[in-house]
Amino acid sequence: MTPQAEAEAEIQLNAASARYSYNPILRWNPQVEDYFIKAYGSLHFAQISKALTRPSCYSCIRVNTLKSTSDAVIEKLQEIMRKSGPQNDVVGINWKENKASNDIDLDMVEKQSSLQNESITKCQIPGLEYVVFVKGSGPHEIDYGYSPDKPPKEVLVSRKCAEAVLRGAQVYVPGIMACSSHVEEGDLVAVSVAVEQPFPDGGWGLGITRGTVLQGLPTDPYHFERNGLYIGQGTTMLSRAGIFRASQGIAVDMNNRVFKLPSFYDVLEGEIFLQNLPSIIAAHALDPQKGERILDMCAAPGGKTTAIAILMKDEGEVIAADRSHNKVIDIQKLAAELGLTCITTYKLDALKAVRKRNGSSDTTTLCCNKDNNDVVNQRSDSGPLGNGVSSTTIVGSNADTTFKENVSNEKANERTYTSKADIRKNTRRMRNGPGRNQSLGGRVENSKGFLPNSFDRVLLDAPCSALGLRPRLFAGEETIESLRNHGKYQRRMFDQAVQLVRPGGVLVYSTCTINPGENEALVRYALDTYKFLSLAPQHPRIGGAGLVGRCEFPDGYVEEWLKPGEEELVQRFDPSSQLDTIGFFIAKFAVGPKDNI
Ligand SMILES: C[S@@+](CC[C@H](N)C(=O)[O-])C[C@H]1O[C@@H](n2cnc3c(N)ncnc32)[C@H](O)[C@@H]1O
Repeated sequence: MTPQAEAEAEIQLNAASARYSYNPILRWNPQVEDYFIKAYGSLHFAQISKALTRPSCYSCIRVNTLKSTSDAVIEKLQEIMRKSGPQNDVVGINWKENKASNDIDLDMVEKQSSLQNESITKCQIPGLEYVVFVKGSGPHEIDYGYSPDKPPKEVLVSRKCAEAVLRGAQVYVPGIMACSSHVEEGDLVAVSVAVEQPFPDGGWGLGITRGTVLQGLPTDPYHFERNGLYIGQGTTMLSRAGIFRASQGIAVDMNNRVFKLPSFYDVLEGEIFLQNLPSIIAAHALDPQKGERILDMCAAPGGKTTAIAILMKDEGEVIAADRSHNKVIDIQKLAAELGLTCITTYKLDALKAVRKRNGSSDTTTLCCNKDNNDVVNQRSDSGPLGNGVSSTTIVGSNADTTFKENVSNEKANERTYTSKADIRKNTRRMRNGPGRNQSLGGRVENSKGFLPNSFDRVLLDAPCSALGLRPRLFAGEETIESLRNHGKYQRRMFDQAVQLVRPGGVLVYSTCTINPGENEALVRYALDTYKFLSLAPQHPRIGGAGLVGRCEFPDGYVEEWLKPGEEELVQRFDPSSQLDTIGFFIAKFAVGPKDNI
């Protein structure tokens, strides 16, 4: 080869190694990006953006202490690992490769570990000994077998599919968007992802038809955009024709991944639950006690509900509500799997969580299928309220919205009135089983809300923009307006939550977003609106400080965050910090006497 040919070959190889790599750049709406840069500074925000494109490099397992211990779980997982061998995917990890030189630094977690240098370690944070970490690794460099005259066979997957694959999933048929021609079952393919691109009209889009043939040439759709967006290599389980004919099933068995993370599918069911560390800490911060009455307002799928119930040793009452029927069923399944009996589930809109005081009982309706209107029973949950708080206690609140909320509750209650004939008909259905048009789903009770001051503690793990979840390959869908709308929705939910906690009780608010407008700004609203609330210290506190100050937007809107002295009372989990968690926020409020407001 001539020196010139050699130089050209080297250039090609360098270009190929940049192309066949994992080095994504997270795209944001420009105004949102400006806002976050104001909040964090450009360097810190760049670090956060980078961290969001990667999964956490360890899995966090919460042990069901009612059934097992951390030591027993560690022993069992190590046994599974020994039996499965280094290449086996029983817990979805190539264990021997954990010590790859480019492992993400887990110093913080490692230092707190009693089993230094092991893949499976017990958390040593006081009070969190029931948490076990399992280490993963990445990003790994993968040789996709590129040669200048023969590019590798390829599969292009959707962003959602790629994000799941980065968390340890396989590539399923519906996730595939395009594929090389002549792909046969058993072929080795390079897997890359199609991420939304800016459209000329200012929006974002994909503009690719499912089934497109990839040639491995610059003329392919998204050829250049996919530089640095290769997530691993796998073996096809179907031919190209099969992939686009089938409607379900695994299409590519991912056997060489950029991130190797353990998956615990079907492993130690009922004994363990895979949960992000900040979520475990949110349940812990609530500090639930045996025998208490606790409300989890937005509970599905039940991760924090079950953590709370276990901390209460399954003694007391945990009410888990969610507005989605099917998600309530998920909570029921999880509670049953973990063997928890103190959890009662309801379908309830958190915006209507406070029941108007027109009686001494919480009225609920029992519902048997997905359709909210299919009420089959109605019952009254009478009985004492937690801590002897009378149902006639006057609610003190200075928020206008509270009054409006109660009025709209009344209307909602009228709308859900069920006639005796309906009840008789539905009771018959219950006895005789579902008719042809009814699904065989679990039973979900509709709640019309709860009486003011009727809970010792309330968790509001609010629906949010989820901009802390990882891995994330695109963030352009959120605009300043949509972020503000999340904030408004959360404040309305908070207005309900605050009424339900008894004086002397506790209210924990959490989100999985990095957006200060849904975090610090909510705390500011809460403290300024409800003078009987104060920020309470949290245990354990391993997250960072909250943001102090304010943000002035170009449209004149001013968002107020924390005041000096408040920042150390909240926990802000930064995805770019050494803890390597999702982005998360926790504020804990002590509820003082409400009557002098
Ligand atoms: C962040 S997730 C909760 C996660 C849950 N706490 C856990 O740890 O498993 C937010 C939940 O709020 C629910 N949700 C959204 N709007 C709601 C509303 N108006 N009322 C009740 N639940 C709502 C969603 O269905 C979703 O399940």
